[in-house]
Amino acid sequence: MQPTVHAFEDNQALAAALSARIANDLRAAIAARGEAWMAVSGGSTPKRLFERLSHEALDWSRVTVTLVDERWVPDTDERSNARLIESLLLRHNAADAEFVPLYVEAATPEAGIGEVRTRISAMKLPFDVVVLGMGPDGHTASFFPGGDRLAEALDPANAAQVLPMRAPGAGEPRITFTLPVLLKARALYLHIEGADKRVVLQHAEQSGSQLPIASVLRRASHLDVYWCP
Ligand SMILES: O=C(O)[C@H](O)[C@@H](O)[C@H](O)[C@H](O)COP(=O)(O)O
Repeated sequence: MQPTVHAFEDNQALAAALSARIANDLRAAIAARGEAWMAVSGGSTPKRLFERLSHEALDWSRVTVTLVDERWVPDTDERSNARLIESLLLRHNAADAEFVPLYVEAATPEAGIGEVRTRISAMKLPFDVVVLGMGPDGHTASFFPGGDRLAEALDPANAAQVLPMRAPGAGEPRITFTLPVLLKARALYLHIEGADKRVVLQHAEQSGSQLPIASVLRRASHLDVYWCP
């Protein structure tokens, strides 16, 4: 599948366009089904997008937000993606949205995953919107090169919705939605910034690429890439 690439001159223009697009998706989901479900990525790239999105005018009380993946740290930790969402996205108009964290108080993701699965079973999937990010190593969500459960997480036949993941490049242990769940999203976006990430994506587009993001490119039925230098 050839993704549709939307290129912008800077991250302000990108955030404005992607925020407006996501807001439209959420409004359409609410109009069609009375509610909207969205999974977003953490990391450093989406900060401006979250700020922008938090001001979008829509009925946020009908929106549930969760994460594509989470670092296994409490939300008091600076590395917590939940902390990022709470401080930048769930504000202004979006303060009315519900948030479903992927971290629970347990020593490891393996110990906490039962409780996370219970939370997820209450979600009405497929997601209306999924926003992926990508690291310079070609990981997306917590599908890291060398991840201990990478094959399972990418396996189209795997029915698990979330999995723990450990990898040398991941920092702390992670929990991640699996690729089959993310690929079912009604709207699937990849948000990347910087010339280096554009080059990584171009490598992933070559046949035979082993980069985890290449699995998204090969198997997604639709993907919109939002990029700026
Ligand atoms: O928790 C995370 O780390 C993310 O969900 C991850 O998949 C992220 O999207 C990429 O690592 C890009 O991160 P940056 O935006 O910081 O480059």
